[in-house]
This record gives sequence, structure tokens and C-alpha cells, in this order.
Amino acid sequence: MSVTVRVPAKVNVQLAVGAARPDGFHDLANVFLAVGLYDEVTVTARQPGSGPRVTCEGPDAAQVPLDGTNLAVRAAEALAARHGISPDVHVHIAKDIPVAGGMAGGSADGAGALLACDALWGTRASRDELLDICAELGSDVPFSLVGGAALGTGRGEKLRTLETGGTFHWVFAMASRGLSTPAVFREFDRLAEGRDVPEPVASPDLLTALAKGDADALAAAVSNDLQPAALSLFPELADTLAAGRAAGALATLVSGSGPTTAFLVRDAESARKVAEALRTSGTCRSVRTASGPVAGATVL
Ligand SMILES: C[C@@](CO)(OP(=O)(O)O)[C@H](O)COP(=O)(O)OP(=O)(O)OC[C@H]1O[C@@H](n2ccc(N)nc2=O)[C@H](O)[C@@H]1O
Ligand SMILES: Nc1ncnc2c1ncn2[C@@H]1O[C@H](COP(=O)(O)OP(=O)(O)O)[C@@H](O)[C@H]1O
Repeated sequence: MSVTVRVPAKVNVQLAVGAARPDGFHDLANVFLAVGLYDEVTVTARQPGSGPRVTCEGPDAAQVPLDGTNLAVRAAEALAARHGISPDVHVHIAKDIPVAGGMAGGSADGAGALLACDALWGTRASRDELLDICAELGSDVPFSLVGGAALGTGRGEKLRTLETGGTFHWVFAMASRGLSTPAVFREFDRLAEGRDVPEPVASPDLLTALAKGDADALAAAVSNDLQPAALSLFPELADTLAAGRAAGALATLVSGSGPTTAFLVRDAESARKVAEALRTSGTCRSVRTASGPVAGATVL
């Protein structure tokens, strides 16, 4: 028997970052929007006592670790440990979310494997237990489970669902290489040396724009405190942002810790135009269009 779960990518429409905490993490006001680029995670029972196995297919599959560090394997092991089960499961990831791109692909696989194993094993974990395990796996993993739009506080794992009044259209440009999330936070700290870092707070204008489904107002309110750090480590991203702006995007930003760049556009037609301009700009590896909000991890 197999169970397949579909899990979306995310873009951060606001990422406000506070000073480094004693535990090395940063307090955030992290406004997530789930967008329709998906990984599919399929779990299948294995021989008792054989343990977990993970395989991956897709354009970026070669960059995905196939050992115990894979977030999907860690999710299966965490659920099994809590319920006294042996994690004898084959996890297969059909990966469409770019790897190390700031779109939470690994987090998506963690949330997907967790939900899939819960269904496969009949563990019937409560939503709260699933969210607890997600938060243990990583700051972004709870949002991958929940989807839609949400404000993440703490290190991003404490979620409040946000109302959205419509669909937002996006173009995403994938970069020629990845960026490491810890390295981008370190660069944020380096750039912040010697100045006061304010407490991170969600922008009221941004929350209103989301609630109204108003793309122009959202464009005026998006922000990412990690963007200067991502650009410092990967200066060529400025060329991609400029190409999208010149093509008519309403707003341009680095997605989370990057290096994927995100372009908010008015509608599907505008998305096609901006995508085509980015494709021919020579400033990125590939281009995708997607809209959101979409549902979080869903059993197919
Ligand atoms: C920046 C964001 C924005 O949504 O995502 P990406 O853009 O990378 O996908 C997240 O905060 C990433 O979340 P996630 O990728 O789950 O990070 P974790 O595994 O929890 O942490 C990886 C490392 O990132 C840094 N980190 C992460 C979250 C946070 N609030 N403060 C941090 O300083 C720490 O150095 C930590 O060791
Ligand atoms: N299932 C997974 N898919 C992708 N990367 C994973 C996975 N599990 C662990 N990783 C590790 O997490 C790193 C960050 O990957 P990813 O989640 O795709 O990017 P980001 O944190 O920028 O959104 C990868 O470089 C890889 O080493």
C-alpha cells in the first residue's frame, strides 16, 4: 500500500528579521504565501526491520541528500519514534520545487512525509502533534503542512492563519546555484553589526493588502530583510531583479533566503510576459509561473 501527499512551495511576502537570539536563531515576522509549485511525496511500506529508504526524481534530484539528513526521512523517523513503530518505509520524492532556492522544498518534503506516514501507519496523530513534529524538523516545516497564507512568529514556526481576498500571480526565476540558509542569516548578522536591529513586526498595510486580494497594495508593501544579505552573497541576483522590473512586474524580491527571485504580477497574461522576458534575459537558469494562496500538504 502507498500514500501520496502533494505539498506546495512558499514565497515570503514579508520577512522581517530581528537580532540573533542566544540559540543562534532569529525572531521573525514571516508572512508566508503557499504557491502552486509542488513536490509529491509517496510512502510505501517496506519489509519489517529494514528501516527507511529515500529516492528522488526531478530536475534538481542530484542535489537532494538521500541519507538520514533528508527532511522526509527525519519526519518519518520522528513520527515512528513517538508511536513506537519501526520506520520501515520507502519515501519517494517527485521534486518540482527548486532545491536550496528559498522556497522551502525540503520543508515541503518533511511535512509531506509526515502526513503520508501518518495515513500509511494509521497513527492518527492530532493536528497539534503533527505541527509539533514539524516545528522540531525546521522553522518552515509547519507552514508547509498548513499552506494558504500565514504569519510565522518566533523562529517562524508559530503560525497564525491569514485571510486572503483573492489570488496573487507570481513569476519565479531560479538561479544558477543555491544559497545556504544559515550562510544568509550569518551575512545578515554581519551586515547588521554595530546597529540596532528592531523587533520584527508584520506590516499592517501588507496584511490588509492580502485580506483585500489587492495586488498593487501588496506590491507596495512586500519586503525581505534577508534580501541585502542574499544580494551580498550573490550580487548577480540584482540583474535578475532588474530584468523582471523592466518587464513590468509590480514588485520584485528575493524569496526568503534566496536565491530564487519572485515577481508579483497583475494577472496570468502579465505572468506570461514577464516570464518570457526573464527567460530571454540570460540572468537566470529557468523560470516558472505560479499563483497562490493554495492549500498546504494534501493526501491525494
Ligand atoms: C529563511 C526562511 C524564510 O521562510 O526560509 P528559506 O527562505 O531558507 O526557505 C526560514 O526562516 C528558514 O527556515 P528553515 O529552512 O526551516 O530553517 P531551519 O532549518 O529551522 O534553520 C536553518 C538555519 O537557519 C537559521 N535560521 C533559521 C530560522 C530562523 N528564524 N532564524 C535563523 O537564524 C539558523 O542558522 C538555522 O540553523
Ligand atoms: N527533501 C529535501 N529536499 C531538498 N533538500 C533537502 C531535503 N532534505 C534535506 N535537504 C537539505 O536542505 C537544504 C535546503 O534545501 P531546500 O529546503 O530546498 O531550500 P531552502 O531552505 O532554501 O528553501 C538542501 O541543500 C539539502 O542539503
